[in-house]
Amino acid sequence: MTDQTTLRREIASEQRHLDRVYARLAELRRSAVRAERDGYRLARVGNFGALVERDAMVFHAAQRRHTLDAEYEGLVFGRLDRHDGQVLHVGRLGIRDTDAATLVVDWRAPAAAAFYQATPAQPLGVVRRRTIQSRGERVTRIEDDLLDPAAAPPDMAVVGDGALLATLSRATGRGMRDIVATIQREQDEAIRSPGSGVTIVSGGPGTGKTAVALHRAAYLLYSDRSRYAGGGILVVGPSSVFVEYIASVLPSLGEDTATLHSLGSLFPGFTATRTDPPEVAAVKGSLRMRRVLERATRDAVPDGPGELRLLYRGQLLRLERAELDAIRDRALPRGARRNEVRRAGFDGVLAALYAQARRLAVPRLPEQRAFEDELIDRADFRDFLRAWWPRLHPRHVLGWLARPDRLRRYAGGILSGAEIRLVQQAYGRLAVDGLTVADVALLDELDALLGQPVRPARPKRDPFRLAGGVRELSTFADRQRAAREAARQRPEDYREYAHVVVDESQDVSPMQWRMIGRRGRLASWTVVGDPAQTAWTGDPEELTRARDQALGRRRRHHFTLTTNYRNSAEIFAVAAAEIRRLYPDLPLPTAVRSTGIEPVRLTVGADELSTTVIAAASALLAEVEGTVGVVTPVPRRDEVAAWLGALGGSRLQVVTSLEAKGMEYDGVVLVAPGEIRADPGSGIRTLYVALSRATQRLTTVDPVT
Ligand SMILES: Nc1ncnc2c1ncn2[C@@H]1O[C@H](COP(=O)(O)OP(=O)(O)OP(=O)(O)O)[C@@H](O)[C@H]1O
Repeated sequence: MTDQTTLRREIASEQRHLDRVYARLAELRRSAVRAERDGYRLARVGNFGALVERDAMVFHAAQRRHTLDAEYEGLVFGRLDRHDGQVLHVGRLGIRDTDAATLVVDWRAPAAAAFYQATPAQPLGVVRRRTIQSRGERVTRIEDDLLDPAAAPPDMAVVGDGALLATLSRATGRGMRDIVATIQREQDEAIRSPGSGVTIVSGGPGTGKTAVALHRAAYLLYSDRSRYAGGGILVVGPSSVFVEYIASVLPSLGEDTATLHSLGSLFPGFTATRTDPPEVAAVKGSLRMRRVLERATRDAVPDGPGELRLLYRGQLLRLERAELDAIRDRALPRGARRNEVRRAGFDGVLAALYAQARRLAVPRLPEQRAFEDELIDRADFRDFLRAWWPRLHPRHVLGWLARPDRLRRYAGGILSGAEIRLVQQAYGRLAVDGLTVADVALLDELDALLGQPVRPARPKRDPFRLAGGVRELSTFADRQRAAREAARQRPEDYREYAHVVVDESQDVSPMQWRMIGRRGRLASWTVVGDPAQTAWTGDPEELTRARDQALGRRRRHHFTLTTNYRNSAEIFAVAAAEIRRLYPDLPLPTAVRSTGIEPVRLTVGADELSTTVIAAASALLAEVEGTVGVVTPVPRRDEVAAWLGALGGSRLQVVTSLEAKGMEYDGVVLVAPGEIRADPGSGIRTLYVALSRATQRLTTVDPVT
């Protein structure tokens, strides 16, 4: 226990430093605003040099002001006292005093690495590490770790009982929080791993894989901004619920240039949230689907014209279905993209018609070119071509799979009879239910197979048009700014990312790896996941192959995280017992925090399930400060959501066991765990995920059958 006088004295000393930092911050902000204003004034001078100078000035000043505002809260969070007496404060931003003395070191700078990496075993020259918490401009709490007692001067105070545990016991908000002040050594090593190649981070539930992946994105943007902000960083997560949950982390670190997507929203124009049962997802996600889709893209359009009949100069010209099919086949050699070789198909039809007209000795038959021009001018002929070989959108072709005869034809010899029946059932209500997450990867594959339909040209962005539609004859800087803005608003189908982060990678199917791979051909990667949490029930060898293909031959750096920061030890023990049924020898993380509160297990009659779930959720809302998640088997989600209505407002969320992936709540009510476990494919692994979502309280409610 630290004595209160020492604590007050230490807090007061940090407060003095914080006061200097915020005074300097205010000064920097004022000068940024001034620079922006002066920049605009410079423009009046009118010569080219002045304009360029103004541009640079205005742009940097505005950006600086934005950063200073974004990093205001919790600006300084750490302090290192080193052997040589040097003191370094670590924060969200690097700040220097007027005499260039360092007031704060940016957490991503090499000098700050010791804050995360020093341990008592390897103090790296650090005697005392201090974590500082503040609200607004006031220091609220400090926590010290004495890393090298032998080197500590006799008057060095050590206060608090550990920043990490203090942070972990705080309630969870609706979104994930940044962990910048308490990143642990093994996490820091993964965060700072080289920018090139593939960084693979594995570890059990709650070990901070997601937190590491996001902080790594922020680190990369800091270490090589032009590369990563220019090319862009893509972060892919499993579901839209999850993406919403993590969306605030990067902005809280002052980074808003990364693009976040769920697996269901990677294909432009569609956002799928519905999931297939695991056995269907296994078929739709299999690489064999590529061959099924390839066959589909070569087929005739359903309900398209079966033949062509054309009256030409009194003579009937005819092309039968077989001839039309043969023309299409010739125009579409293997590997060609149907939308891109339409012209070859049209030429084939024209050539066949001309040959026929000659055979039939049509009177006054002109040269072939003139004949073709004549036909092309005819509306009925153009209508035929459009109907016979339309520009196809992937959505059209995927729809063909909903026709049982077509599906059998495309999948015959590739999928088994049972698999075909599964897919057929799944697509039975495609028009009503819409796409599932697994379908989105199929759309993307079809897009690659079909080629881009020619899109209507977008009006070009006018670099002189400023926000609010004001057109100003402007300068290089305005254009620069417009260009940067354009980089931020990348086209929807942008595919040249400089870095791709894949979270919950254990659930990415082979077809989804292909989809993500297309967006990272030139990228370096961060891939995080936990195989023990996968819901994938398809071929594991195929999965490895698809993943290897997406990641290419880049060098791989492996990291394993071993501490569970999320669950109380009591809650994780229940989850661990579950996964041990399947993998008795699996190394599991250690949960660092104990609450002394055991999870509650309820078994009730089926008719009492709804009242029990409502009561359990209400109890948890009263017991925890933060969020409550009600996790259900997939088929029960809507029913349970209806029971709970608006209970808890934004503090309560109902999610399926699949949507729960990556999520975190202070309290969890798990509905019908037995039903989740009963799935023969991935039941236990999915239950393991569901049981490891809670930080404080867990109640399971099982109906007896
Ligand atoms: N160093 C840390 N300091 C404070 N909190 C941390 C730290 N590392 C992780 N956490 C917290 O632990 C929780 C779990 O982290 P995260 O969601 O990143 O784990 P995960 O490994 O992705 O879990 P899962 O595999 O179960 O999805 C989060 O609340 C995160 O903020």
